[in-house]
Amino acid sequence: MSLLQVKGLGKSFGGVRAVDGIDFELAAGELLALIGPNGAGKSTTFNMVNGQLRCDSGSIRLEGRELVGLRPRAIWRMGVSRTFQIAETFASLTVVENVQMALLSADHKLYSLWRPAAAHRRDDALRLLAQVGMAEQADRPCSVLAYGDVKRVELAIAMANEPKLLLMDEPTAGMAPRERNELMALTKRLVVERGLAVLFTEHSMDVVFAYADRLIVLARGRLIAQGRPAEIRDHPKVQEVYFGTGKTFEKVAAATKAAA
Ligand SMILES: Nc1ncnc2c1ncn2[C@@H]1O[C@H](COP(=O)(O)OP(=O)(O)OP(=O)(O)O)[C@@H](O)[C@H]1O
Repeated sequence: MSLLQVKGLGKSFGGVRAVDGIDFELAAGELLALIGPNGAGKSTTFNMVNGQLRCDSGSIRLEGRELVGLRPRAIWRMGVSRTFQIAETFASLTVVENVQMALLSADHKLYSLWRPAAAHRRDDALRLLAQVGMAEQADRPCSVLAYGDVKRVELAIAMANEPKLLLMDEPTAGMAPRERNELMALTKRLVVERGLAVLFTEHSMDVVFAYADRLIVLARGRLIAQGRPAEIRDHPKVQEVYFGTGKTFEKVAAATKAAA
């Protein structure tokens, strides 16, 4: 059975059918890209999976358990974590303290304000930082880090509740090509080594084609195609949707074909 099963998922805003009855599945150890032109319904889908938005119809099951109707925090506790388009950390805290705050939260102790983060599970926080290559910078304040390193810390924070499913909203936005590849290679390693399932949205087609195991493609709220990168690259409906949008899909597809 797949880890995540989405069936008939729908959401309207006024007269706009933002997501129109989509079905997809995601297995443990799989990196699934959610792509589509602007306004296709990617963020709306994401926000429904982590409980920030309530769907109008359909179901979202994690290991067979229904997530629809649960609050974001309950969904997080069931093992669904998230990173954001613009990574944010507590700038005044050190790298390791940021991860310790996440561990406090995972341990239900965030509101024990008399318990300083610096005293909480430092070794575990350092282990999480080691996984993302940030252990050596553990005691630096987050405010002095390069953006690529902030993204790594964000990933360590997202791993603090030992998620089964990680949702990544445009993980490489605002990053230079080299940083992008490093972050995605790191993500791929977590997927392979920990059996993590990742669902990510991404505008950069080179990232999608290089790292996704599978893709789902939305256009105007409908799921128009799903499959392996090679299948999607040549899919006539996908070509049609991207044609003329100013995105680099055709160029990247041609380059990827030439390299194959
Ligand atoms: N809170 C909202 N209120 C009204 N309409 C919304 C709201 N959120 C999204 N929409 C509409 O729903 C549709 C899907 O939007 P969504 O943000 O999910 O697309 P997207 O694929 O994430 O786009 P982008 O790539 O630009 O981020 C769009 O037509 C959008 O204008």
